Amino acid sequence: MWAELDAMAESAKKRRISDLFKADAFRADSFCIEADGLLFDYSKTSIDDIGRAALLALAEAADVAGKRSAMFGGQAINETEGRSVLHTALRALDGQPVLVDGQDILPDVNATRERMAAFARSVRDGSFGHITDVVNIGIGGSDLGPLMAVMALAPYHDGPKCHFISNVDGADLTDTLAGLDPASTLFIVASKTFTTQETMLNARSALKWAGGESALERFVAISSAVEKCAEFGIPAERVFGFGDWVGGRYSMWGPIGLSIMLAVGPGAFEKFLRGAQAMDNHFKTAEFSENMPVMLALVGIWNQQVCGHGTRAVLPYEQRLARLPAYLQQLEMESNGKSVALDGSALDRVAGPVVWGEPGTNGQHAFYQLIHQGQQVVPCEFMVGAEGHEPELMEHHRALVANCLAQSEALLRGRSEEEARAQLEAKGMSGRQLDQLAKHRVFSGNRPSTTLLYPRLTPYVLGQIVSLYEHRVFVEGVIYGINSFDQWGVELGKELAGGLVPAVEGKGVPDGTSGSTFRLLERILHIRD
Ligand SMILES: O=P(O)(O)OC[C@H]1O[C@](O)(CO)[C@@H](O)[C@@H]1O
Repeated sequence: MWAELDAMAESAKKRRISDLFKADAFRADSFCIEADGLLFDYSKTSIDDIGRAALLALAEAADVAGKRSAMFGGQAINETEGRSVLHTALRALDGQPVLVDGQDILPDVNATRERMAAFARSVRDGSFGHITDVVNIGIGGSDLGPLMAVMALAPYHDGPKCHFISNVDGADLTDTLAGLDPASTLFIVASKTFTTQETMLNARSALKWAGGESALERFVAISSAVEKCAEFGIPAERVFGFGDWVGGRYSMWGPIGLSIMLAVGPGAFEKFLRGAQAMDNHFKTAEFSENMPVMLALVGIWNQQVCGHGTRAVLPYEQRLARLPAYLQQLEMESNGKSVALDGSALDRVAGPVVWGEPGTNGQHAFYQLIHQGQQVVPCEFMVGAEGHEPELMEHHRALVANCLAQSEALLRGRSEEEARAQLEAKGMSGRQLDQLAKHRVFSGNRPSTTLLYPRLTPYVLGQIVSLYEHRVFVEGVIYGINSFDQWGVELGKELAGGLVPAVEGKGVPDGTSGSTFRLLERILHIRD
C-alpha cells in the first residue's frame, strides 16, 4: 500500500517547492480546495501530481470510503471498546435516522438538545434565578472543546460569563472562583464517566466554596453516568446525558457544549452545529481529490511519511483561536498517538505527529526562529479569516493577514546567501563582517505550509473548522490502520497516581516505585515537615 509513496521519498526531499510553481502556472488553483466558503491551499507543499495520485491511491487502498460509511452508519468501529462512533449524530440536524443496535438515536439526541436549549434559555432570561457566571468543571474533552469554542465565539456572547476549571491544581479553582459570587454562579460538572479524579475533586471543592449541599441547586451535570451524578447530589432533571458512542474529545456538539450554548444562545449554537454538519456532508460526498478532510489528512501523511517531518504546527492568525492548538493536541494526539494497529499488531511506521502551536502573530516572536532556520523542518498549518469582527480596527486585521501571508511566503521562498549579501552590501557592509553575517541571514526556504482561509470566524465557520479536523484525524487513523477512538495510553499514569496519593500523604510508598520517585517523595515530605 505504501510502496509507491516510500519510493518517492528521496526525490520529494530534494524537490524545491518553488520549482513546482515554476513548472505549473496553475499550481495555486489545482493544489487548493474551495468548499462552502472555506479555501484550503496546500500548494506550498512538495506534493506534485504524481505524489497526489499516490496519496489518493493510498486512501482508496485503505478503504477510507468504506470506513467512513461504517462510522456514519453506526457500526462499532471503536473495536477495543465495542462502541459506535457517532459524534456526527449530535449535529445531524436534518439527518436520516441513525441506528445503534437497531434503534434510531436521533429522537433522543434531539430531545436532549431541546432540554439543553430550554435550560439555557431559563438561565439566560433569569427564570432559573439570577446567574451572572457559569463555571464548567471538566478536563480533556470535557473542557478543551467548550473552552476553545467559548473563547472563539466571544463576539457572539450575550449570556452569562463562562469560566473553566480543569486542573487538579487548586490554583485553577482558586483563581477562577476569585471574585465570583456563589449566589449567582452556576456550576456545570462535565464528565462523561463522572469518575475522573481531577473533575470530581474540583466539583467537591467547588460545592464547598458555593456553600455546601444547599448550593446543589446551582449545579448541573453532563455525563453518561446518571446514577453517579445522583450520588454526587445532582438529580436526573439537572443531568444532561449522552451515549457512549460519543468520545470525550468529540463531545462538544452535545451536552458537553452546554457552556457554549449558555454563552452564545441556542440559536448561535445551532449555527455552530450546522457548520459542522455541512462539513460532514462535504466529507461524505466530495471526491477524494476535492475533499478537504481527506486532502488535509493526505498532506499530513505526505509531510510525515514521505518527507519525514515528525511534528506539525497549527498557527491560527486569530487570537480568539488561541486554544485551538491545545484542543487539536488532544484531538489528534489522543486519537492517533498509537503504536499498534486495530488487530494489536505493531505498526511499521510512526503514526500521528506531534501537534503544537500558538496563535499568530505571537508565535512569530517566540518559536518561528526555529521554524525558519532550525534544522528540523516543521510543516505549518496557517489559518486566517478574510475579515475580523472589529471594523473599527481594520488596520489591525490588515496587519494580521499580511503577517500570516508573509510567513508562509518566507517559508517557501527563503533567502539565499547571495541575496543576503546583496542586502548587506546595500547597507554599506563589507569584508569579514559581511561574510559572517550573511551566513546568519540565510533562510533555506522550501519549508511546507498549508493555509486555511475562512471568511470570518462565525459559529458556522468554527463548526466547519472543527469538523474538518475531526475527519482529518479519522482519515489519518484509517490509513494507519489504528483505532482513533480509544485512549488506553492515559490509563497507566492514572493508575499510578491513584497509588501514589497515599505516598504523598506520607503513608508508605507502593511496591515497585523507582528509586528516583522514592527520592523525590522523600524530599517533598522533608520540605513539608
Ligand atoms: O469526561 P471524562 O470522563 O471526565 O474524561 C475526561 C477526559 O479524560 C480522558 O479520558 C483522558 O484521560 C479523555 O479522553 C477525556 O476527554
